[in-house]
Amino acid sequence: MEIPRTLVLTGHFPPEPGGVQTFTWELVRRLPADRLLVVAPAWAGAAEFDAGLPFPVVRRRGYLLFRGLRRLVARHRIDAGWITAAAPFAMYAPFVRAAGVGRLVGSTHGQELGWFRAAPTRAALRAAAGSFDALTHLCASTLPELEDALGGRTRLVRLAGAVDTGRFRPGLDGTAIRRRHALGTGPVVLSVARLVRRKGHDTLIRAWADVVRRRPDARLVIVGDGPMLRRLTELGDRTAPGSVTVTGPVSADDLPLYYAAADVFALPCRDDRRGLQTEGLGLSTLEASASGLPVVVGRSGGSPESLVDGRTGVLVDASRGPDELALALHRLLADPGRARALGAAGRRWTCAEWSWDGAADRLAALLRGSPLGAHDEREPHRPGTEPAWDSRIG
Ligand SMILES: Nc1nc2c(ncn2[C@@H]2O[C@H](COP(=O)(O)OP(=O)(O)O[C@H]3O[C@H](CO)[C@@H](O)[C@H](O)[C@@H]3O)[C@@H](O)[C@H]2O)c(=O)[nH]1
Repeated sequence: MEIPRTLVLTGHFPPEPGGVQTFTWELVRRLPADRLLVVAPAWAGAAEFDAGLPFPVVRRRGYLLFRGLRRLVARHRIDAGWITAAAPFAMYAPFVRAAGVGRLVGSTHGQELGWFRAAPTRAALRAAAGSFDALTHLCASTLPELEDALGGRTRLVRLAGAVDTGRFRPGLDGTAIRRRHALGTGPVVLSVARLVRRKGHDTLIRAWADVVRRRPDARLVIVGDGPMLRRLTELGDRTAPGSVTVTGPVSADDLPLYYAAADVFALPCRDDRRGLQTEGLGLSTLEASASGLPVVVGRSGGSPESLVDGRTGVLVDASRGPDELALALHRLLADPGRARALGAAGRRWTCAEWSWDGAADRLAALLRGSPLGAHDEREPHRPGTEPAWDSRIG
């Protein structure tokens, strides 16, 4: 895979967990290491993490705009740039250009929709968009709004995340996780996400009070870190005492085992702050499907494209309260055969449709300025809609 010498400017990079971090990491590690320079924020444990990487990472404290950019670009003979999250880092695009970077690609993750829905940030993003050769987007369903907001200022190309189906797979042993959190032998519902409001964990815990009334042996496990950690822990203790575990952050090694310990995955995301916060796609939903779990997902932004409603899981509207979610969870727990069938279809679907290698090839082509081939930007790939897909999912 050929790429020009590329500067990756990112505000989201491991070991910090999160969706843009996963997206950036899974793509960067597939690009030719000798052509890369990554500029990322400082983070606890970053020095140990970076020491094992085959490409250099420059860590910066706070925001990434810095005086040495021009020098760095010259010293590493950088030809191309990738700004991994347009909100807010698109603002750097004119400076990156001015530092001598010839070709520039930026990626959007759903948050940009919120930026476009408010006048000041909309103007700022529109102004910066012209500095990119291409901006990437995640989903077919959110493309029209993005196109409209950008008004043709740059080319829009689909580049969605994917899932590592070797790391997340059925058949792993979740016993140690069940023991660690004293989950017993009943069904476990799992949620994995940064703990921010739009992920809908509060609605999940409220729904859980209803679920556990009918299934007292069921347990809810919420994995992740974020500003809602304490509130959710308290809400769980108050609403459904003894049946909700909020773990806080877990290690990358343990994460697949949490999926293995579970029977159902739930991410009842919803638009928040009057549409200023919206879901881009949902990588943890893909991880759950790859692990063979049925998924229950809330409708927000591109989230409907992270499952096949009725085939790999159930799409709910979590913005109207917990009832629809509680019913979907209850039905899955009451019918393990159906739950297993949805999970198995999810596994086949993610293996057939969601490949990081394919995404990395697309990114490499964008950085080179080569044609993209099969799926061009005006006809975005719509997972699950190809005629061939039905036979692959079985
Ligand atoms: N190891 C570990 N990983 C975690 C933890 N909590 C979350 N993660 C990981 O963090 C990622 C969460 O990604 P998303 O579910 O996609 O949500 P996001 O952080 O809001 O990401 C944003 O960008 C994504 C990439 O484009 C979008 O898919 C997503 O919708 C959203 O816009 C997943 O890979 C999940 O496994 C944790 O405690 N530990």
